[in-house]
Amino acid sequence: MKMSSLLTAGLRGALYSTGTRSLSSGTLHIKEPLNFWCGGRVNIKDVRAKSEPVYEPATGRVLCQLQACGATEVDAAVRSASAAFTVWRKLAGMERARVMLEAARLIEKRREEIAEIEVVNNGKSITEARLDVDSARLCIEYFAGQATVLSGQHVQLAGGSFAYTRREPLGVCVGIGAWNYPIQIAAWKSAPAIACGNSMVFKPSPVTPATAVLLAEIYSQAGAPEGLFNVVQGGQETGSLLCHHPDVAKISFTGSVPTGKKIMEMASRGVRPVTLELGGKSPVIIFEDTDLENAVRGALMANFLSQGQVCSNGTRVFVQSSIVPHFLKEVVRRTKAILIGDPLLEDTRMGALVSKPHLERVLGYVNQAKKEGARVLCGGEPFIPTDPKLKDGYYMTPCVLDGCTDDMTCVKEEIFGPVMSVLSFDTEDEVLRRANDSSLGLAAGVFTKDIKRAHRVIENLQAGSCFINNYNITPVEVPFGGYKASGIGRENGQVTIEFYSQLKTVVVEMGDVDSLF
Ligand SMILES: NC(=O)c1ccc[n+]([C@@H]2O[C@H](COP(=O)([O-])OP(=O)(O)OC[C@H]3O[C@@H](n4cnc5c(N)ncnc54)[C@H](O)[C@@H]3O)[C@@H](O)[C@H]2O)c1
Ligand SMILES: C[N+](C)(C)CCCC=O
Repeated sequence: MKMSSLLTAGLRGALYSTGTRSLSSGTLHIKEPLNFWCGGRVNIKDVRAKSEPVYEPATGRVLCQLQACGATEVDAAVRSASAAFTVWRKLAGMERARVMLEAARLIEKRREEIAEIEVVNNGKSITEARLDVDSARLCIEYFAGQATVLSGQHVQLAGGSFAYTRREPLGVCVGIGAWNYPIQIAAWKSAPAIACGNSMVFKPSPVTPATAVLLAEIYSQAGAPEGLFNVVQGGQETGSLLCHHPDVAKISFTGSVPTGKKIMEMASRGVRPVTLELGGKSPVIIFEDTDLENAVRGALMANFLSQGQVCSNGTRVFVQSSIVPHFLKEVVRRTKAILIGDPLLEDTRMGALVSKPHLERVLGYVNQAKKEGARVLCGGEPFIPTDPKLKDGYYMTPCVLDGCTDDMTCVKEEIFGPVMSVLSFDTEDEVLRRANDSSLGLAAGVFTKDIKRAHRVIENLQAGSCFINNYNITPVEVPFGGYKASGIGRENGQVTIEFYSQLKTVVVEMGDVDSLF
């Protein structure tokens, strides 16, 4: 199926039947297949295939039933990607870039509808979803540029001989995504992969399957060969089939640490490289000399984007003791003012968490924090919006916890919800030691006006993605990724080319073979 049918009746039926371009919560029914290979959407024919409901977090309504791809479908998708690879790898970087830039243009054109579908399936606010679509587009534009400058080296050797290196693609790459940034993750993985001449089979989270297929259709309409970017739906079993497939050259994974470990194990059997973008429990350190207003804004950005479901969130907020009361007053005032509700409304700043079990898990962490002695300064309760159609949605009030100590569960474990733990500290050495006391190391932030201290503290923090006087800013031009158990490899930035390509060295003899035998 080609782009003319992109978002046709099934997927869009309910939303665009009125002729307007805006969806409202509670109206979308997804009927079209969400798998994509050989250049079109694919229905699973196996009636025995397992099916699971997919929900709209804002209303708790079932959006569709998702059938998991089995071995036959995974194999078909990998074969489709292998066929595309043979064509795509031969193109000049400029030719690949042209397709990618056209894909970026199509994303821009359809920004609103992609963002709306993301909101319906994920629960985040439309304002944030638009930014995610922008990030997907920018990433594809950025790596289109990188495709044009991929190059090797020339090395002069003795006697006029020389060697050169070729930067070559790996082959069929597998992308496996988490549910918190579905379209952004699909783009952050596919853009560097295809820029380098690879093809990809992508598996979104079964919780948020709706938008990856739109990206597949967009690449296809932009002129990519059939099979360049394929989508298979399913959960753990489908993911595991992909990781074990003999024709897969690389696995790029975004998700939790426990799953990341399994991915690495599976990849190791075929000696295949992995990119792992995993969880975090990142520190934000606020010194007393900071511009407090700015630090408060930073702490909110570090904790409440996407209902707190962000890998890089700075959920351990260390505040120097002299400014704790003032900081708490401001942070609580602003947290209470966050407008929670229908994620498709423009004014909403916090939508619904991704699923009911996840909401319960996050609320469980708040209860546990209370039992362990933390004080709830605001939030941490289920929230029911006044609009009756939202009454079964997965909402909660954003929470600020005070009186936290380093040994509390809320300070040690990734909660992945809108829960900020505030800890006080006295000295720089002390806060560095405590901030680094984690097996994770995805991100970290420092707020201070002292420029020397800012750089000194950053140098000593064990984290891959650091911020000074801001937080959660991830321009596609700069690498993103973690230290320690938060991951391996990077996404975005020039360095990512190295994670999606391999170097071939060619030694060229200009004289005769000088044989020892
Ligand atoms: N570092 C980053 O860039 C980043 C970004 C977003 C999310 N995350 C992390 O993701 C986690 C939340 O996402 P989640 O709950 O979807 O994670 P998850 O690990 O449960 O699932 C992630 C993906 O892996 C698949 N999967 C699960 N078991 C598998 C297996 N055995 N083999 C192959 N695939 C398998 C899932 O179906 C899903 O597509 C959080 O820990 C968060 O910090 C990290
Ligand atoms: C763009 N953010 C908000 C930094 C999210 C990066 C991806 C992590 O979940």
